[in-house]
Amino acid sequence: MPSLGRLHLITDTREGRDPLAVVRAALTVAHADLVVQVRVEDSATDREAYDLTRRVLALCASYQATCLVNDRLHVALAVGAAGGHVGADDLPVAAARRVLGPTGVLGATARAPGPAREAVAAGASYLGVGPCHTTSTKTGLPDPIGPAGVRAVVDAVDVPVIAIGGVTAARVPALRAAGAYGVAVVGAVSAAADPARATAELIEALTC
Ligand SMILES: Cc1ncc(COP(=O)(O)OP(=O)(O)O)c(N)n1
Ligand SMILES: Cc1nc(C(=O)O)sc1CCOP(=O)(O)O
Ligand SMILES: [Mg+2]
Repeated sequence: MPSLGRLHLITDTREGRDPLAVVRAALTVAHADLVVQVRVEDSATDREAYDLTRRVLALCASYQATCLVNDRLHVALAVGAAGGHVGADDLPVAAARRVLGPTGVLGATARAPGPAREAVAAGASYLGVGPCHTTSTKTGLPDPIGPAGVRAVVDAVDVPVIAIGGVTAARVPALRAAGAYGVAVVGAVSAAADPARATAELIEALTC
């Protein structure tokens, strides 16, 4: 399996957003270092998810970047994406691994060491760990775990930990110091006035 990119851009498909323009801008800067996770609203149809993912995958292919699909693993398989990401409301990790097969990239959400160990034992290839900080992108999350919470998970597992939730370039150094392999962002790029520049700042922070 090729090494995992350190910057994960999760699409923002809420009303008024332009996810393809944001992905295009980020790819022009991050190239193969970028992982794009296609995340659609729960209300989106499978056809909408499929159409968006096909277009994102085509953009990613031009830069040898990795495309993953959130929740809907059948969409990932249908388009030929590299894999997917599951959390507590999705397929269990072991079932997701069976769906994706032994070589698919499989991310799992874990917020504490115990569930993190279980997810890895069940076949997760990386963990999304958070929320690290307060986020306005998703509601209903537990309190932020901060860099210390990330460190606790990093110390418990031997797969890459991707920190998520309120991540900005300024917050990357503390997360990296806590052992995070990389970060996942929505707002830091999608809500930026200049998504390409925001991507460059995140890449710079991740490579320092
Ligand atoms: C990298 C990464 N980490 C965590 C999540 C959250 O996944 P999940 O808990 O399944 O929540 P939804 O994104 O499905 O609302 C993620 N998507 N990516
Ligand atoms: C989709 C998602 N999952 C989270 C989790 O902690 O599981 S936080 C999050 C949203 C992250 O968006 P932003 O970078 O704008 O804070
Ligand atoms: Mg999910």
